[in-house]
Amino acid sequence: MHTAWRIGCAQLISECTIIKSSNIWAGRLFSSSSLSLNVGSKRPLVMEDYPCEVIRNFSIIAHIDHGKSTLADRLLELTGTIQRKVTGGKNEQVLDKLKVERERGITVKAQTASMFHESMGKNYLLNLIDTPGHVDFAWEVSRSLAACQGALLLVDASQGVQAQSISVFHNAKERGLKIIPVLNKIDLPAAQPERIAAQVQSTFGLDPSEILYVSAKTGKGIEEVLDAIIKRIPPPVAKASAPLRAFMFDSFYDKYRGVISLVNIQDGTLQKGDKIVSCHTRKKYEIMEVGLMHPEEVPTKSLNPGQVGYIACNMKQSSEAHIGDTIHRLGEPVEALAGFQPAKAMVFAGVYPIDTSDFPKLEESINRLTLTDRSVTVQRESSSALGQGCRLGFLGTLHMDVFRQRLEDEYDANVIITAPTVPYKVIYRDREVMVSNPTDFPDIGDIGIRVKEVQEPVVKASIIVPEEYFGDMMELCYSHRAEDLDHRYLDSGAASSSRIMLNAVIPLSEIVTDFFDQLKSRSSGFASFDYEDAGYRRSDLAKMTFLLNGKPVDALALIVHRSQQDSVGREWVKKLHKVIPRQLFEVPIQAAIGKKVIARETLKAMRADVTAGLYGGHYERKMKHLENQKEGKRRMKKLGKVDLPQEAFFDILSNKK
Ligand SMILES: Nc1nc2c(ncn2[C@@H]2O[C@H](COP(=O)(O)OP(=O)(O)OP(=O)(O)O)[C@@H](O)[C@H]2O)c(=O)[nH]1
Repeated sequence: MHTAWRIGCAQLISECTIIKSSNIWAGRLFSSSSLSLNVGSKRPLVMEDYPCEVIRNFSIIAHIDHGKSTLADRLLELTGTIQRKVTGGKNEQVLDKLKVERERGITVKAQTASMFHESMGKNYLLNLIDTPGHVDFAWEVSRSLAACQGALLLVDASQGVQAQSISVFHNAKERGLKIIPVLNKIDLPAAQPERIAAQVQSTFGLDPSEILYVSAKTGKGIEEVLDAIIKRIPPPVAKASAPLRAFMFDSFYDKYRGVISLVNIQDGTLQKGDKIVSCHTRKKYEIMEVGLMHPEEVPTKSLNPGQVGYIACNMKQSSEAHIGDTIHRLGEPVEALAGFQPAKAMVFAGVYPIDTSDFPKLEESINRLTLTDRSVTVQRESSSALGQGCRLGFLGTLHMDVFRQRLEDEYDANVIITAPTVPYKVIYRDREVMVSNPTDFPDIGDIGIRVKEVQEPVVKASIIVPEEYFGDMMELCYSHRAEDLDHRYLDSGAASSSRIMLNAVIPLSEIVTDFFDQLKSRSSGFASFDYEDAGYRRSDLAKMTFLLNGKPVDALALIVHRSQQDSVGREWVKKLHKVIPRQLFEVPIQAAIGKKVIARETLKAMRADVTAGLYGGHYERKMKHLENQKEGKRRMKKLGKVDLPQEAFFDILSNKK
């Protein structure tokens, strides 16, 4: 993540004035190290001044776009942690940092920031853990919540409760967090605070008198949010005298110092020079630096019980930092804190360079990027059509798109990404194999003989939609092989435009393609959607291969449900027919399941010399055309006798329509 952001943020921070929010912080911040122990007031930051009772560890949870990052920025401003930065009349966000995050307006990586706030004569240390808002990143939300005692549940007062508001609420509730409901965007003319408050009450069973009404955009009501954090969220419970126990909930890679981990001190204290051990790997490290994220790193002398901050130790590989790991002092072993499930790749795709000789550069870029996003899995693979490449595993399709965009933005890599697949479980008579590459999927003739059965991952999907779109949503679900459908009304006894929550079990492979786009277009953008893992189900699946002139092209193989094989086969051969250039001979394009051809198109032959009979003797024009033809040849792949430009794959695979 953070490399790109860090640079941006460091610049931003070095430009902004840190103003006094308690009697400790004042003066101009030139670099994080100048802040280390003494800022403005000439009084060092003493972490012992912040015992558990003045610490609040909290998170903001919400559906995508309901305003988490904007609210986080207002909190940072109000506490004097940052100054409002306005560019071209627009507020600049501080906690959203990656270029792709800014372009798409979504948060991909969680960020942590500590703030100081004076209330009723006491100085409080408020640790905000920002969470990403998209369903693919639910994993990041879970790990952030594990370091908190409370959460602000932010709901857009014009849109109301959405699918993810519900899933993040349950996630926080299960962890026993104190939840503060906050209705945001009350400045919007379309806001319906009373109606949405009733919805919050009926959906979450929260007391309406606890709801706060704010506008993160204008700053209205933000003071009340700070008060509620202090008054309603319990302080952490941690013992200074107990042996050190630190919970690692995030990590990032710094070019100079190696891995930096974010920790929550559950017991004991941590300071420079301490020797620590990871419960998970048993590896030993020495602490080089500890400090707070303010929101840039600010070194401190120690991190004390209940506090949240960063540690830099001599950890060189980001693979050594296990999220959910517990750290203890060397020679003082402790029981590991209950960690949580590691990220699970659910969508896989092959990534290849457009120009095959660029593979080493591509691989290096991928490796560098995975240092900052460890939820991506990487394995080398090769394809006879596309050459050397990598098979990457992502948390979801948005995650895949974000990764591709980062690869292109930050590393200038032009890539071909194969059609996404999900991990299938192939149960042979004597073993079980997970298959995430269609080429490894058993042939149809083996299923029922060597292979007992094939299972596919399914998810429990929730869709929230205004009543008038209910029929369309049911249809959408059925056309994507949904089962176990049920629904309920969200607004109790509401008059016009009630909203319905629809639940169904849907194969994951059905939602990694165009489900989300269709959901949005069929509901005019009103439906919201979330899903959670629901295990595996037996399924009637087959490998579809595509043949050009009778030769299979491995990079195009797909796994399809048998009920959809004819339509999928027809659609793909049509697409291929459109993008494959004509050859000197006729080329049959076929889709097959096993040996059975299920769809076919024929690409007509073209004439040998593209210039023959043309140009009426214009010699220069003729030469130029022949040159172009030669240049084209250079980038051609020979598949059997067929010449196929790498770009054709790009066209087929990137334009799925
Ligand atoms: N009118 C109005 N707009 C707001 C308010 N709060 C946020 N917005 C706008 O809503 C959009 C989404 O806000 P973000 O803060 O990026 O939302 P988010 O929840 O962080 O979104 P993710 O990062 O994707 O999780 C932005 O265009 C904000 O300017 C508000 O109180 N009033």
